[in-house]
Amino acid sequence: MEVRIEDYALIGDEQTAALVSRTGSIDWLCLPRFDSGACFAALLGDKHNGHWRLAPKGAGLCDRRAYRPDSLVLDTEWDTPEGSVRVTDLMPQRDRAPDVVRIVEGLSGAVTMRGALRLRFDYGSIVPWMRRTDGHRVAVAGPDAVWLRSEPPVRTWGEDFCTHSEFTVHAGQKVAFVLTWHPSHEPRPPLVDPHGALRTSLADWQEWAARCRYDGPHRDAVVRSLITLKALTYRPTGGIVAAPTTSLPEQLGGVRNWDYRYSWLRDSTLTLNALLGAGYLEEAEAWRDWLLRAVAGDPADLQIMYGISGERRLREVELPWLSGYAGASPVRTGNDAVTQLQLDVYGEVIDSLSLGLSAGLPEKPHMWQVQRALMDFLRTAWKQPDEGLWEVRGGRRHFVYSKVMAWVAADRAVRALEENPQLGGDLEGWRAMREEVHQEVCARGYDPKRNTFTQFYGSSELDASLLLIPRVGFLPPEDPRVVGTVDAVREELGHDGFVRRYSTAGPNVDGLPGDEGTFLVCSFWLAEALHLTGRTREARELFERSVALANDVGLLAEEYDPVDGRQLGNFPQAFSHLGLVNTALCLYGGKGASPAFPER
Ligand SMILES: OC[C@H]1O[C@H](O[C@H]2O[C@H](CO)[C@@H](O)[C@H](O)[C@H]2O)[C@H](O)[C@@H](O)[C@@H]1O
Repeated sequence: MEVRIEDYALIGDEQTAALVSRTGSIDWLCLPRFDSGACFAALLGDKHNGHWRLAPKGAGLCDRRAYRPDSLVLDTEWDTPEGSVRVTDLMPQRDRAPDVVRIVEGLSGAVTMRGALRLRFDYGSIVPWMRRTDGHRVAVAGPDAVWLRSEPPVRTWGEDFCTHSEFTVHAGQKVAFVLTWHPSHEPRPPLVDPHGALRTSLADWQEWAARCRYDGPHRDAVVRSLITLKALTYRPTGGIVAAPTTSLPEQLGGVRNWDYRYSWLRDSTLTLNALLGAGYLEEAEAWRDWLLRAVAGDPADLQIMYGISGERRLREVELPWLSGYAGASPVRTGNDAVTQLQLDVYGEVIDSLSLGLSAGLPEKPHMWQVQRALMDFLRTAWKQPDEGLWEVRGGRRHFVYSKVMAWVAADRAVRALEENPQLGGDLEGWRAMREEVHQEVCARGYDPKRNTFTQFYGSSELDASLLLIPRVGFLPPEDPRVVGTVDAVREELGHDGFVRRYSTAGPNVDGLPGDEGTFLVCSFWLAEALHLTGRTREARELFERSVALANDVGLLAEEYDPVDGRQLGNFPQAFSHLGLVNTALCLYGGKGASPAFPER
């Protein structure tokens, strides 16, 4: 049975995450961190690459599923001729070791359940040794050990390199499973009480969600997005992954399959803006501290992305034993975009540091030093062509959005220095740079015949990132060039109202074969741009249509294919969810919520 990307739901413990399908199967789980090898990789291959299914005997897709309100605790339910049953999935906050808790609960009648656990370490490639100790099943291979136990104990047997179980639950009866990972050279960590873990997890998530300051329309979707962004945060360091998956394809059967289990400065700064806008200062501060540690050193060495603890080497490799999601290969880990020059990142980082301060984050000793160093580098670097925010692999260009963001960097640095001259810096030099960038973009990045900014200097193509020009304050929304650009992007990159990030039909700017879907964050950007340019009714319509693309549990992948009506790309993706939050804040505000971007 083909499982669509939107058939998955997310559970996690803010150090790693798992995807659970509507068939009751966990098909993706990396242990112990987001970027570790997966022990369940059926998502990118088949069941022999590892999965853990718990479902009524002979059942297919569930009849319903939902998160418990304002939490990351998932309930999946089936109605069978014998009765109804629920499986509750969660990953409790980690004490020493990561656990997956699955509680089976009889709702009516007496339902026969089947369990199948295939552990395959190192991305579905290693079949571990299984043994039985103290009534628990233990799997060991190389550095990894995994324990499975149940309360009450259920009979399990091994067959076909799989741990099977079969048991019956009556109405009101519960059977809880706990799967625990630890380094194989260490003793087993203390046992987790599954029912206590459920209570604590629910209370923690609900307490966190209650702190959301947004109370406008679509609050549920906004809170679900914020919970998802929080779940993508690696709690020990504050690093934020762009998504918990690798290689979910941007085109079914295509090669645009990338590893997103790293912390991009762009995605993370925009996530920080969303968290700040909704009132989550603590998380924003944790990420800012991560940033200051990660970028320490020579600004010329600034990377556009890092590992979740600030690691710098993320070499891209292919995993040929995995056939890919629905056959989309290669499956990759690591990401060669790490070595790219993407000039927009400097503007995003400097902007988010200044936004953090105005939102009330305490100042840190090295913050201004970092910004000065970044500005010193950008003073000359902004003139170079780069790979741009879409991380093209077809060679460097003078991307207009990159230059606009270089202007943002200079603008925020100038403003900071004007307000606090004691900080020290080259005020006149930065002012001159800001002016020079502005003039150059308006002269070389704007096509007066078509009244639109363009993808790169001299290009006749467009780019959805141009929709951000009014948002970042490069030009006021009422400027005819801005209105012309918004209209042109809507016209040329629109598909059924949703927006592609750029055209793949013209010159091969991204250097990749094939096509892709509409890019969800770009549809949110268009909604914002329509609102800023005075078309609020259309903006709200588009926002509502975009929110409606979320799956039954409120999750969004990176892209949407309007032809097949399917989600595409890594899932769930921070970019899409932060787009939803920032656009809701922009369109509806909400009592107490601060704007995602301050007034310029
Ligand atoms: O499409 C080609 C590129 O796709 C990925 O980049 C995209 O995801 C990033 C993380 O969310 C985002 O920051 C970027 O703007 C997107 O284009 C991939 O990571 C790249 O390696 C690939 O070249």
